[in-house]
Amino acid sequence: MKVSLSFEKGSSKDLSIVVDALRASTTITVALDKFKEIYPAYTPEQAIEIAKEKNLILAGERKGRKLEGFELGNSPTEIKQYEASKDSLVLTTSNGVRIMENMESEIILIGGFVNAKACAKLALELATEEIELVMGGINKTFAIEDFLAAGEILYWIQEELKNNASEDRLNSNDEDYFKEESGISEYALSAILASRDKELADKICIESKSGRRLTYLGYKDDITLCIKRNISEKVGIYKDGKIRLYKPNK
Ligand SMILES: O=C(O)[C@H](CS(=O)(=O)O)OP(=O)(O)O
Ligand SMILES: [Mg+2]
Repeated sequence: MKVSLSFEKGSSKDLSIVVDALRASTTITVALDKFKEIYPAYTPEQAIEIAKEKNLILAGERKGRKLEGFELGNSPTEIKQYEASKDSLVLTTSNGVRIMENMESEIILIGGFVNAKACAKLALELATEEIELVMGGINKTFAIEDFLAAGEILYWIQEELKNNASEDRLNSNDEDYFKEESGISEYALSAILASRDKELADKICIESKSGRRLTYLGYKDDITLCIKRNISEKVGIYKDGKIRLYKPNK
């Protein structure tokens, strides 16, 4: 299994995981506790159109602020307290949802700190040859909180691979092994390393550009929720234009 990490644009045709810790991945994971389906929209105008056409709750932000005239912003804590009058939502966000537009992989999962282990396990279950984690970033530049959340998901992927790999495969030095495009990329390994000191990782997320902006806007509670590890077993899967909770075919 090839396991890679990318920023903003993915290339895997197999399975991708959208990683946007502050806050889109968390918002989507939390919202799927309350809503049956979430329609991603790539611009505010598109979100308004879809909401009207399909009679959905309208949610979205730009620069962290709830959009004018929208029912909800991109706040997982607000969504947790929201009394849903309809069973589906359309969501547009500056980074995490926006990057989904150009992803071509067969399967797209939504992952963050809150569902890292569940997302890792599901990715290994559903992928056939490649798992690519794609970080949302902020304003089209690298966002350290997404790197750390990707590291958390990749840690659980690595653990699962270790448990399944035979001993000799792990210690293999034969030429073919190095030639083969397999295993965890060194970029992905760096994210695992960076994410291992939880206290330091939390501090960095809070003090990140996104973290500082969200604190300024009064969303400190969102950050506290977004950096909780593995509080949900649920994973959103994007298919046929909407995100739903993954349910194994019974
Ligand atoms: O709404 C958010 O938290 C961010 C925008 S910002 O980082 O607060 O400016 O959008 P997301 O798409 O969740 O990264
Ligand atoms: Mg973000």
